[in-house]
Amino acid sequence: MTAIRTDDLRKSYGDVDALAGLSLSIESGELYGLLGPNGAGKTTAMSVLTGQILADAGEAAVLGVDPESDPIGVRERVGILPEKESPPSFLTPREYFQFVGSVRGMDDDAVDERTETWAERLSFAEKLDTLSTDLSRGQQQKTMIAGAFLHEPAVVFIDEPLANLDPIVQERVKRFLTTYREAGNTVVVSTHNVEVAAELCSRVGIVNAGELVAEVEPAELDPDETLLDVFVENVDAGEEWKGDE
Ligand SMILES: Nc1ncnc2c1ncn2[C@@H]1O[C@H](COP(=O)(O)OP(=O)(O)OP(=O)(O)O)[C@@H](O)[C@H]1O
Repeated sequence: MTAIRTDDLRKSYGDVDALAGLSLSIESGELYGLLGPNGAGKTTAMSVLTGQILADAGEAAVLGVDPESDPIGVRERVGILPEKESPPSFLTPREYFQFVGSVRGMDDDAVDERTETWAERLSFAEKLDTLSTDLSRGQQQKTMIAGAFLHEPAVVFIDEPLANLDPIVQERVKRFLTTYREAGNTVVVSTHNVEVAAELCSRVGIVNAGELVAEVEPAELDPDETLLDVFVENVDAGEEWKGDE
């Protein structure tokens, strides 16, 4: 079943074409990587798909729901981990999860149980009752990750999920994501990190200048080819910098 589809999606900011005809098709159960250079349009695509901004043209659907005509319907069905956001500074992680749980219609027992599971999974049980303003950047990131998955949505959009996490927790998040996808859920990961995309994703869409320029199944690459090779071949990095030579 197709979980996410975009067809010729376009979005401009003044004379910048953030999305210049992006067409994607992502099946249920994929851990799909959106890989692209800075400014490629990855965040814009995720924002359109999660009903946070409107496209200028083109079509999109998440689990069959159009994020333009029914943004609330989409947000009810998905989890979101935005790149730059932190949990509210005036809430503890436990209170943030209660807030997320109430918005997502979860019962209190389920919220309590998953709070404990996530605190153990990401090793931050001792911080559950600390105000978010007093958490480290990594502890805030752990809180945001847990918040995105708390209601176990069938589709989750995550932007640079491993940012600020130590290597042990990174491994746990990677293992969780793989298990989550194997259970039939769909995860879209936006990243610049080619190694993470190659290791984690079942399929990677390389986005450049608002368009899909290549799609790769990392497991199917020839032994003498890397995802970085495909990325470099398909992404125009502008004029070559020769100043440090
Ligand atoms: N609100 C905005 N106003 C003006 N320009 C914007 C706005 N949001 C994005 N852009 C521009 O649209 C283009 C795509 O931005 P976007 O954030 O989607 O890229 P990205 O692939 O997520 O980049 P990065 O990897 O650097 O986070 C960029 O050129 C950016 O400057």
